[in-house]
Amino acid sequence: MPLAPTTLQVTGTTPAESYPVLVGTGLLGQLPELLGPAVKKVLVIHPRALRATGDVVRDDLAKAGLEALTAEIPDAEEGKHIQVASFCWEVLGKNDFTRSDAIVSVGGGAVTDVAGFVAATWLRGVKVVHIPTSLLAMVDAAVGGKTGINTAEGKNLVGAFHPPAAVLADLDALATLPKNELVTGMAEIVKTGFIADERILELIEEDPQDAIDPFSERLRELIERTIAVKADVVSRDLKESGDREFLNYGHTLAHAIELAERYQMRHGAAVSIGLCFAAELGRSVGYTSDAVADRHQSILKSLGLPTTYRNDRWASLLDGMKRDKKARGSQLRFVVLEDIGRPRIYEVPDSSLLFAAYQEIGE
Ligand SMILES: NC(=O)c1ccc[n+]([C@@H]2O[C@H](COP(=O)([O-])OP(=O)(O)OC[C@H]3O[C@@H](n4cnc5c(N)ncnc54)[C@H](O)[C@@H]3O)[C@@H](O)[C@H]2O)c1
Ligand SMILES: O=C(O)C(=O)C[C@@H](O)[C@H](O)[C@H](O)COP(=O)(O)O
Ligand SMILES: [Zn+2]
Repeated sequence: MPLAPTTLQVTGTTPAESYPVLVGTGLLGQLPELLGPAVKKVLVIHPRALRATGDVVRDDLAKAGLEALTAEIPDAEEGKHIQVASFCWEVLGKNDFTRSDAIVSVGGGAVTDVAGFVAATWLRGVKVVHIPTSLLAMVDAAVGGKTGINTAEGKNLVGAFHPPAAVLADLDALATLPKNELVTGMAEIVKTGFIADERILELIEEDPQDAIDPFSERLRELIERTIAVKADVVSRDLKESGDREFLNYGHTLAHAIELAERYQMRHGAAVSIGLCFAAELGRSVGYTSDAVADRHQSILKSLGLPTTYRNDRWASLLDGMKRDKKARGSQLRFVVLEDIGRPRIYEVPDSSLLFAAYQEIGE
């Protein structure tokens, strides 16, 4: 029996920046209506691991009278590559996709990012609907309109802001999601708890195992709370000229680690380490209390997330962090916490402070 869906609304400054995020079960049938009557042709982009779901989505669209085809792309970060975008552009071109046609992404955050980027760039922008299938993509990547690919120099260095027309977070997908992917998705939920909603932290602390049970009411509440925070922030600041930077808490080091690991470490695992690093930085410069900083370690550990990192990579990590999008010229800027729910930007005066925080999380 499908559970009644919850609709969380992103309300941007224009209709094109406003869209619903549906959370529930048995939602896929709603896709044709969400695409709208003008759309006649759809490209469903999915990785091999989600071929069966991609085919179901395509067949449902065909039954609804649309011309639908699929494009299978490489899994995980291998999909966030210019050659993959180029392959999708080729499929769109060979099949005469026009501005009234659409793209549907089916997959984790890597797929929603690259499919969103393809939608942002094809004919300078066509409609996209995201069907996130990982926990991380449901609570974060599919919402907010950040799209992108990686380059040899770093994570998400090429992209565009391109809000979706709708997001269908069908919780049924979590049934096949490997445990490690559930755990790494929790890192963005914990991030959101620290920057905006302490109840998220309490819900996890009350029962960490229940929090990562894909069928628990607790996880559904965590998902909805996290999306609600993101929807609120991106409604006010789509292009990251203000509060949206707070959603990047923990990400400056995280992205540098992902690059150093050649994208073999999951984003959520790197974010977990990055959160601990940011907490140590905040503690050392007097913004973050010991209690709040220590809470990062304890909650992330309780979920099975990493909180430390090898101590012999400083030079390459510092180099990677210089390309963080929050940097301005040579000025590195970090999100730190004054308290739970009170993030702020800290302009780092001297990289020795960063090195000290790195030593605190060193293995
Ligand atoms: N645009 C944004 O605002 C935003 C926000 C957060 C993260 N991201 C990006 O999202 C990516 C991380 O997303 P992710 O953690 O979902 O990783 P991912 O997309 O690499 O997916 C992780 C793995 O889970 C598999 N998978 C996904 N759904 C599944 C399912 N239902 N059943 C079985 N397997 C499934 C995938 O095939 C993959 O192997 C990163 O590239 C990150 O930069 C973007
Ligand atoms: O939506 C945002 O804004 C975020 O920063 C959310 C992050 O979780 C996400 O990983 C995002 O893709 C990072 O963006 P980037 O601008 O640092 O590439
Ligand atoms: Zn992230």
